[in-house]
Amino acid sequence: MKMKKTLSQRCIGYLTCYPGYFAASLSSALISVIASLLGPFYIGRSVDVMLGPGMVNFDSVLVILKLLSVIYILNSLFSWILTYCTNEISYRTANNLRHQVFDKINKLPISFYDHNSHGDIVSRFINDVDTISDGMVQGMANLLTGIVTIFGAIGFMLYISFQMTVVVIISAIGTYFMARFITRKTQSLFKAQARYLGLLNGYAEESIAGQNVIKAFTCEDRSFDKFRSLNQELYKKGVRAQFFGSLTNPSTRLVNNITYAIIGVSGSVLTILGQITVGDIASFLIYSSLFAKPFNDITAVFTQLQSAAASAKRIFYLLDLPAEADRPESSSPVNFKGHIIFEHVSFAYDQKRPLIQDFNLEVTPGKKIAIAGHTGAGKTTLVNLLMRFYELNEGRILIDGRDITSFSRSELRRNFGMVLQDTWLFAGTIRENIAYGMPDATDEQIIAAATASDAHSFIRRLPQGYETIITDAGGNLSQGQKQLLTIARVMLVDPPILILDEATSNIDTRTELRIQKAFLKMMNGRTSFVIAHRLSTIREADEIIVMDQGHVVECGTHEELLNKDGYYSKLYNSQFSQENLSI
Ligand SMILES: Nc1ncnc2c1ncn2[C@@H]1O[C@H](COP(=O)(O)OP(=O)(O)OP(=O)(O)O)[C@@H](O)[C@H]1O
Repeated sequence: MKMKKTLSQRCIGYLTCYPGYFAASLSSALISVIASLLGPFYIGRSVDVMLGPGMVNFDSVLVILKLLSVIYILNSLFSWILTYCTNEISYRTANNLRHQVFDKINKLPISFYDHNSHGDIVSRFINDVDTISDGMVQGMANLLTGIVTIFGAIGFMLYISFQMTVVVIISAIGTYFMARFITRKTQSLFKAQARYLGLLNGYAEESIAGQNVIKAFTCEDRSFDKFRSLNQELYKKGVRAQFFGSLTNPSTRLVNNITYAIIGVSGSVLTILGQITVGDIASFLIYSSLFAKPFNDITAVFTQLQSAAASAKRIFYLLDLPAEADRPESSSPVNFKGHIIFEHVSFAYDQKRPLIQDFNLEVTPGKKIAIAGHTGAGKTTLVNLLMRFYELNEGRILIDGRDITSFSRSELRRNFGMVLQDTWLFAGTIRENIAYGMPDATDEQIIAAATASDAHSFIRRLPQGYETIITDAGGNLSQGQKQLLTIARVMLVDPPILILDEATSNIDTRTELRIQKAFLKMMNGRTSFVIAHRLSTIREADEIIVMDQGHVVECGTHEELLNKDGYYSKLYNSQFSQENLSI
């Protein structure tokens, strides 16, 4: 049975992903530490050969000086190699983690995004990854050199004086427990700090995206108050974490300084008794400081490691989420004709609140289906199910006689073209945005798609034409222009099935007519589902599905349904009778 790895095992696993750099870090750490430990020994010897006026052995001093030069050059050189290698590991680990997290984000089901704030996800793979790579790698390097220094220094100190070594070790144990007490306290505070950072990120992102709504409702003050309260919490948690974290160094230094004083006094006594030399005291003082330094560093590093551990937990949570299971792609391309059957389909986002129940529908290839209904009736949900953004609870959806779950999601989705109200354009040129679904499209194909969607004329008038850079998700284009571009994008891919969610607002009448024309042209000969907000679409549809609370309540052409004088007729009179009035 595969044992679950602990947090530290997983972190170490990332560090050892680069065996060359890892081995180089270990050996350079070892060499630089050994060099730093040899230095004080020879410093002590140099003191012993310079005992007073006229008592200086210059030959020995010269030899020792040469040795010390080599030792400290080696120390500096390998410290630099260590820093270089740990930086490499740090950046590569961050790169690797971001790669994995982004890959996972693309493989998570859409439902994940329903329950997690976007800002928090972003915070995980920007801030948390940085904290891990800095904290873990630098922390581990310090830990490593620290441990070697501690054991090496103990060896040299024991060689000089057993009694004084005992004093240093007792003081170190005291320092360790004191530091541990403080760092334990800070651990939970760092966790809370990371959590609030995520919340703040989420809120800031949400507020920036919704600036026009915030302003329209004059909610700037309320929005600011919420931001201030989250920011204040983050500040409090951060300050408390830093306060406790910052106690570690001064308190350990205090203990160390007391220890130096004891060494000074006891060393002098031992020298008078003839047990050690004056040079030994000099060496011992340096060793005790070398010995104490990693304790000071390690305690500071603990803080770094702990915040790295808190971030690692958040990252691993994301990485451990199960990816959406999928089938492998078929060997030959799948091209649908567009015959779609919903068979006893049931679905609920929340199992306690049933939504679509026993839904049945057959759509023959090339038919235009308008989906109408009050807000919340389940129109978008139907589309979500068709695209397999969510899985059915019961029943099945067949396309050309095959269950949609028998295709890989990409195979299925490649056969659909989707134009949503929420136009998604990315930072790049207009050409790149149109070619999103077919990156190797030729200029002719792109212009043909833009012409067919009636976008060509406005693109041509832009100073940079197809090379115009779209900034800020299309902030430099009108809503209608953005929609025409998304239609061109679908036109280029030329899929057999279409899903169109008509824009309800933000479009002037002329642009709307152009979009309508583009929609109609695109739907020609394709099985199309249109979430209808317009009278013209409703009239053009081969069949209108009227939904209410997840059920199809009526079905038929516009005339048939009006003649029935039922649900549709009421809906129509309240929503569609005034041309272009949106739902
Ligand atoms: N991701 C989701 N998680 C939970 N519930 C959801 C989710 N999306 C929609 N719902 C709920 O499912 C119901 C149907 O929503 P749906 O978006 O399908 O309605 P709609 O007919 O498309 O509405 P509209 O015309 O307003 O877009 C609503 O009650 C809605 O609150």
